[in-house]
Amino acid sequence: MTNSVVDKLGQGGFGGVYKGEVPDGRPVAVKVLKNSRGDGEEFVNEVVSISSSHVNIVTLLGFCFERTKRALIYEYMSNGSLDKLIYRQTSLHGNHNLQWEKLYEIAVGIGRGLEYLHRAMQERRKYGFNDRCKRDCRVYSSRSVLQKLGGVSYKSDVYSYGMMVLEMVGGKRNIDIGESRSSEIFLPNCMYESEEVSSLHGVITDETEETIKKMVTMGLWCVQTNPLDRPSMTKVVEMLEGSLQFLQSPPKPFLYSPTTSLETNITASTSRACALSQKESELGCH
Ligand SMILES: Nc1ncnc2c1ncn2[C@@H]1O[C@H](COP(=O)(O)OP(=O)(O)OP(=O)(O)O)[C@@H](O)[C@H]1O
Repeated sequence: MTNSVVDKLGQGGFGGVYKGEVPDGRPVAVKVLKNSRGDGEEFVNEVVSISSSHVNIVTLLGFCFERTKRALIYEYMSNGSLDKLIYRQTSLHGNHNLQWEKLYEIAVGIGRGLEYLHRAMQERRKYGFNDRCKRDCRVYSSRSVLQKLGGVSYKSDVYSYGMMVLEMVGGKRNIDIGESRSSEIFLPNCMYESEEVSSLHGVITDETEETIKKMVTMGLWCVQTNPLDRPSMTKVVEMLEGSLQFLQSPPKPFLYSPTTSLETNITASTSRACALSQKESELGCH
């Protein structure tokens, strides 16, 4: 698979991720999948569905499939995980102009990557699979993949993406899994105490304020209770890249309005988003 596997880089929902090296010396990240059961059909489906080429998507270099041992080999991302960057600020004030611009750039990049993946999956579904795949990868017709393509997982992705952007704006996790690993909600209201938020005025430019408002408005659309109210990733990217004046306020339960003050909106909307998130996780919606 690789010459060697050295350090553990992290732990994801599907297994541990280790740093390794391929024969030409390139570092790689090896995701060793746990619970590798079944005949491998689903695994190969997943591999094919994630082997996309896009500037905002980490490149899958290969995979290992040997009975119950399964692993995915990705290009190594030396800057590490986004959470190290976005959760470190202790205050909104800490986000000066440059950081906000960078956060926005990152949000747009991830949005474009996800949009690309969703579009690629939809096109595969619409136009079927190319000849080579029809010949070599019959596993494509698996029902589980088609169910995934049905839309439910798209809207879950949109929810997760929106929550992530709200967390990027807030600089803290909306769900605190650090201590108890429970679904306890971390209410970030304290971050938006009026004193702290008012201190943003004069510190950020109007343009930056508009950027933040776009991220919050878009994020709140994404975490709507009803998945049908959530936008597609194509719409999400449009919302982020378009002008704030064309953004509509999310429907109830959010009373957010892009035209009212930033601090009022952030305070109100993040606590509602958190409450909603808790409700959704209790109901097992995501
Ligand atoms: N390509 C990579 N390069 C460097 N580090 C990586 C890479 N992929 C993952 N990691 C590290 O391993 C950790 C776990 O990644 P992983 O993708 O398994 O978890 P995840 O993002 O929670 O996704 P999931 O639960 O859906 O598998 C990441 O947080 C990151 O620190």
